[in-house]
Amino acid sequence: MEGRSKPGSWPGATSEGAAGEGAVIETAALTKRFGRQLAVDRLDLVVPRGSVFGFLGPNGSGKTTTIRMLMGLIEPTSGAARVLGQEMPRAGRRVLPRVGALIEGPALYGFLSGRDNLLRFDAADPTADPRTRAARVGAALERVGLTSAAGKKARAYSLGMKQRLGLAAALLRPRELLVLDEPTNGLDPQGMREIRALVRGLAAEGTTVFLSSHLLDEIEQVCTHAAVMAQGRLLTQGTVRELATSARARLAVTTPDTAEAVRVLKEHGVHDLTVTDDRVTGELPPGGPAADLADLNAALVRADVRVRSFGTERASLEDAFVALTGEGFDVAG
Ligand SMILES: Nc1ncnc2c1ncn2[C@@H]1O[C@H](COP(=O)(O)OP(=O)(O)OP(=O)(O)O)[C@@H](O)[C@H]1O
Repeated sequence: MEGRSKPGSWPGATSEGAAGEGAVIETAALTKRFGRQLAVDRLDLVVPRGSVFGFLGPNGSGKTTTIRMLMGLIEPTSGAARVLGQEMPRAGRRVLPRVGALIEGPALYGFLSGRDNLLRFDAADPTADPRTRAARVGAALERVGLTSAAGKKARAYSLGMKQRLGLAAALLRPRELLVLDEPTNGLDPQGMREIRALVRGLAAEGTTVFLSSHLLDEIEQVCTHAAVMAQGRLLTQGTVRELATSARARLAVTTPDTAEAVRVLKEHGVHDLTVTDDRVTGELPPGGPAADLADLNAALVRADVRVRSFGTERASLEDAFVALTGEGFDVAG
């Protein structure tokens, strides 16, 4: 699960040379320094083909800098990156037409309609056949659900509509890989749902999607795989299921007698106890969980703690993150 390897070597490298056959993105000790600031620190990332890969980390953890290196927008200070099997930024001209990217919001002309924006994007692509342009743009608008708003000026679009128009621009030609930097940032819940549904649809068609986010639940909802960044460093990567189960399940007790419950649970080795309203949660001691739970419940009842509910919660990605970093996740960023 852990993506570390010898600095400068490909994480999945074999004696035959090429790393991770099924990987669409691979980096080896990828590093970016801005003056004294180490923005990305020896990153070894492997993004499997066909995955929806969540690149997770709080603001400032190096996600955008990594994406900009992957897309050949900035040069790494050291280390290497391969996208679709080719070295970046060297192979950019060959690789980038196969990659759709939405980085830091789409560049739209507000005075043009959604449709005219897409016509312009399409016209800027020298390989796009002008005879089929209108059909391509129509299909892209349909795809992101903007057909009925296609004639409206882009400046009148909501943020979610602008993001969808940006995605439509990225989807004017078939792509093997989509790279989306915080695609739901600033969107309302409805806008978020729309983007997530689109991402799922694209993944179902076989497009690999690499998306950055600082929202744990977003990653849990749409991603198959994830990597967790903090302060420029990769903490872990793997399937979302692996990451979530790597964190131990927590005990949760609902009771009006929270103080007494905390005392009893502490005595029985439950640690990291937190109380929110009438809910006490804590980390179970290592050992046979089934027997422990029955004993714990009996101990609470003996101490006259009135228990409304008692059980374990599935560990979330957030628990995994807290366990990895020893700190909470700053979702407000
Ligand atoms: N052009 C730059 N010059 C100097 N420092 C930079 C530059 N770009 C990024 N940094 C610094 O590098 C670190 C990582 O930034 P980066 O934008 O990659 O993080 P991020 O995880 O994408 O966060 P955010 O979600 O806020 O964009 C930050 O400390 C940032 O201040």
